[in-house]
Amino acid sequence: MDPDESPDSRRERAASLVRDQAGADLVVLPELWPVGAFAFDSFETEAEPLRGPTYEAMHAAARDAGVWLHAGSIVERDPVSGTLYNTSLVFQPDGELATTYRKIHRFGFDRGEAVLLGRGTEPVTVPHPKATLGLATCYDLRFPELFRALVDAEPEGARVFVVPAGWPAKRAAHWSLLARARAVENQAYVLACGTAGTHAGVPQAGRSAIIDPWGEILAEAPDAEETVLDADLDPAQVDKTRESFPVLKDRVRELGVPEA
Ligand SMILES: O=C(O)CCC(=O)C(=O)O
Repeated sequence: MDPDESPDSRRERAASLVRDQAGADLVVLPELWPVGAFAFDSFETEAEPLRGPTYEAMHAAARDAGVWLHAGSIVERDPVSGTLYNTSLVFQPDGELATTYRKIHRFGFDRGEAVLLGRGTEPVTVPHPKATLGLATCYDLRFPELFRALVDAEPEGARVFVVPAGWPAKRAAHWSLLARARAVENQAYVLACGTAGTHAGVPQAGRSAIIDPWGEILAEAPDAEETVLDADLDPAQVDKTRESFPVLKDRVRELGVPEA
């Protein structure tokens, strides 16, 4: 993120990067890239309706590239209540909006997102034809119960977690560790898509990573440079991992209840 770049120019650049990925099954962008995850002072002025300028740019880019696109997130203004949300947009290859996800865990304790944004309530999965996706955003990565809910979702649980983020460099080690932990404990792929550069004076971790259900890193970006990462995922690997090492079956859902 170049702090001097306008949201319109970012949208144009991101759309062009997406168009370059024609042929991919899924393209993922990071959290709040049009405004900057830590640009709290701009949230109010840069808030968009769901079908605002980022939607328009990403809908066209997904359609032109013919890809499923997780377009990262925007500051969305709810048209009825006026409440702002950190909302992810996922597009189908024909450019139609497949789904949205409002970030459930807002970051900042009693500042930033926590006071400026409303809280999402619904875990969201996406029926991508190759594997069901489970959506989470940045700080959500610290809450394993959300990922379990996504694994348990009906009609099919998540097999690939998509986690756009604007994670600060200060806690880069947590980002890498937690992304791998979510992959290992849920035996699912994790696509951890972070930002490099600086958001409103906050240096970003970079280190986007594609992690397999065994916790192996298939591809990882460096700390500080904008990078396009790609990897081949094998959805059958999720079943193979879950069958050969069936820890998910050993979950005890009702703690404190004796064995029947
Ligand atoms: O949990 C963290 O350390 C970073 C989270 C964050 O920056 C966010 O959710 O925007």
